[in-house]
Amino acid sequence: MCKNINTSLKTSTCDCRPRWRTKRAAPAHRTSSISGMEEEGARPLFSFGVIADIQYADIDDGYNFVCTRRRYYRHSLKLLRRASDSWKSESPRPSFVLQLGDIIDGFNKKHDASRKALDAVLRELNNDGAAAVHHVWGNHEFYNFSREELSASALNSKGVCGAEEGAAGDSYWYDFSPRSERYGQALRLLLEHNDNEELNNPPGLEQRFVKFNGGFSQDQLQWLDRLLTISDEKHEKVTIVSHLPVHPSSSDPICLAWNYDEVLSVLHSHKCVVCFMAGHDHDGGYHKDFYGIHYLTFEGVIETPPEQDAFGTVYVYEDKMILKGHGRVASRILQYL
Ligand SMILES: Nc1ccn([C@@H]2O[C@H](COP(=O)(O)OP(=O)(O)OC[C@H](O)CO)[C@@H](O)[C@H]2O)c(=O)n1
Repeated sequence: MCKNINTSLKTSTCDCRPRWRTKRAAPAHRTSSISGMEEEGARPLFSFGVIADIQYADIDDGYNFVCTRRRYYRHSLKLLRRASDSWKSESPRPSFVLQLGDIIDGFNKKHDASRKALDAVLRELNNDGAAAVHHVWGNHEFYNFSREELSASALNSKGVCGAEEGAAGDSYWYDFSPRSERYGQALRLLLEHNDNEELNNPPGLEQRFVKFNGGFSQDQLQWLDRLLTISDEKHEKVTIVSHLPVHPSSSDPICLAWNYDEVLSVLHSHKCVVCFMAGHDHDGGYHKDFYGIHYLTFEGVIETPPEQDAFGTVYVYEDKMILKGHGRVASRILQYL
């Protein structure tokens, strides 16, 4: 749902100067047990897989911009294979997989390898009859492809496993190509809050106003509000997926959507929302707010060492969801109010 503005790539070399403050030290709250899954006795209604920030590139390991985290560009494909194999081994298999954005890294563009890298990742995801995949577009999608290319690609999940046409179509309606009106709006907003020459350097207090983030337009917020109103009326339970996190307690401040507060206002005005899933912050995070909404930020594959994993399977029940995490992703019981 959430899209990021396009930006040019910097070089792969890292001079290790601290360019912005790094993230919080305290780990997110973790639920220590998923015993509810066994105690429940009932079978889940359905399950789905979740994976975030694969950022595959056929290049040697590197680092994030501020050189605080190693990035395992090539290994990310192997971690995806392990996730895919795990989902395939489950019985019953997950109904679908959520890919939360940044499926390939922006460095592919520099190496003219965007299409090849995407094909390699999709081969793993679609491996031998695996579950259908819903793709979210993150900032790295826009480093690699134009909006038109994305819409025409397999990353357009319109129609995947029963998605409603309108909803799926709307979810990709954002045009952040440099020439677009929306790009201009986004850039003006960014410049109002960030006066650094390098717009990926965060301003003092409002760290999220950097170029690799983005925001939700009024159109998108109204669209979300409309859909949630319908879900309220139908007494549905809604999980929203986005590349960018929206709750400050579920993410490093530098990774938050610019207007996260406006998104939270919409979520809080509806009783149907039970969960908000995001990626982008590779360290992950979790928070349950006063309204009982669970904000899950999934740990990124790209910064997960080769011997570890970073994916999950969510089992959906009438009264809760149970996340069975693998490797860096913690298992949690997500009880509805
Ligand atoms: N080695 C690198 C890595 C990145 N950059 C540039 O830095 C900007 C932001 O990095 P990006 O890779 O887009 O960030 P992610 O979306 O992967 O992660 C966001 C949070 O940091 C997660 O914690 C961008 O302009 C890159 O090109 C670089 O120059 N050198």
